[in-house]
Amino acid sequence: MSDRIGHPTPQQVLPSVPVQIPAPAVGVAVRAEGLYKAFGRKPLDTVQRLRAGADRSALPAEQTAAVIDASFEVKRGEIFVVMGLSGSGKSTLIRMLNGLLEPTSGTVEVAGTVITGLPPKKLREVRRENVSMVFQHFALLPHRSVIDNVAYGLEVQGVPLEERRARANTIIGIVGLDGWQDKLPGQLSGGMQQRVGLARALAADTDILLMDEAFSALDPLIRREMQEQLVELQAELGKTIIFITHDLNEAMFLGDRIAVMRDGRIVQIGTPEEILTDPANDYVAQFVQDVDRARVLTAASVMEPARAIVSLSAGPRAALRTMRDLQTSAAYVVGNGRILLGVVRDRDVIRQVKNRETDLSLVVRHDLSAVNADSNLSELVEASVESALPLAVIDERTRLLGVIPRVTLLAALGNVPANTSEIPVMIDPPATIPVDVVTETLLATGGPLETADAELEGSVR
Ligand SMILES: Nc1ncnc2c1ncn2[C@@H]1O[C@H](COP(=O)(O)OP(=O)(O)OP(=O)(O)O)[C@@H](O)[C@H]1O
Repeated sequence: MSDRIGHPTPQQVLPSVPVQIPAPAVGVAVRAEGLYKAFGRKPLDTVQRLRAGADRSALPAEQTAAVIDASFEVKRGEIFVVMGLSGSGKSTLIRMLNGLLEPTSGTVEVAGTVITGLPPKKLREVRRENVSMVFQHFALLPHRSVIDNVAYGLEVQGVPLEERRARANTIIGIVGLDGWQDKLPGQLSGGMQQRVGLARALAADTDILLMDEAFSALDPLIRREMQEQLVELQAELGKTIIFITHDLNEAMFLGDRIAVMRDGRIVQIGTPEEILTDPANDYVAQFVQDVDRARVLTAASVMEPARAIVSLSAGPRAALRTMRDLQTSAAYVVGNGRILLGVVRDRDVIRQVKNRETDLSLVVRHDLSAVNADSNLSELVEASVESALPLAVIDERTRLLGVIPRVTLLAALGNVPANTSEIPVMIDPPATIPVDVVTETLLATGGPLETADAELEGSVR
């Protein structure tokens, strides 16, 4: 989303996209170390064969390797998505993370406690205190009202009626189900039932939520709504979420980081942008080919260094020289600390130079489109179409970080390089005044013809 700059105050340059402040990463919520899970005959032998380099497909028919050598850490407060096709080992992995399955080899640590090999009672305790599950098919109790479903976990824990109802009510409000407390699950749509599932998990007040294909049974529109709500909830509540999905777009939208699984192995762990822009192998590259890039890539990931920048204090002559050297009709104007103030046009500046004016601020225009570094590409299309200049990318302090020419945006959306060897691509608006006219004007109005760079030194760079 973009903002028209009406006045040169920092607030008004700020785009309406909220600046997301990442939750501070404090510690590790879940750690998996060398996890293997083999089913069928001689599981230990299976692990040994795999360790010795055997391929999963080369194992005897009665030996199945569901998870092979999985190691990763999930940080507190992050959404960690495990993504892979059916049979890649996601469910087996998540079951080892919450202690429902004992690994054949390797260890799982939850909130600082190694749960592998823990006696069942102790394991239940760690789980109750730290981990809640949200399932694909909601798993609600059909004859209990919404509020009693949400409060069920608290009831099992022996929390008194008043208190558990109060807590359940608060959570029901958070997931947007106010007014539905007394309905039965069967009276609710699928999306609402999954909100109840989510509310039940949240009511348990554990730090870690495990969500196994939690939105896969929902209609596409509801599913997207739930994804958006989950991201909001996470930002609000700071939960650690481990989310399993076979849907890459869902993984890309939700995940702070994604583990991509194939045939039991984790083949890449990275942020959505890393996976999209730097796939670890051909498999991942093929996989991400059809991803909705507009929803994943951010302005910061595709922007280019701004070339046509002038410092307000450098004045009109420097601005004109910069535009002449770059053969552009406009330049961004920045103040101290690279704060974006607006844009100047060559016609206005050459008039100033002819009149020997020295205050560039008199011709700074504020009608440029500035976008937040965190904005998704989908939010930039409209602004880019409307803007004659490349979009300016700014941070939360309105510092100019870079620019996105329209061609760059289109190339990023289409996953093709922005530069071709044969066709030179013009990224700045072409000059409207011939170079020799500018040069003559600069000469006629006196002063040395040094490059603009020298004047910019220190104030911009
Ligand atoms: N209890 C079991 N006994 C034997 N093999 C199993 C068992 N559970 C899973 N497997 C096998 O392990 C492999 C991984 O299965 P898993 O269910 O973990 O994959 P998944 O990625 O979750 O797939 P899906 O999305 O279809 O659930 C598969 O080949 C599966 O057949």
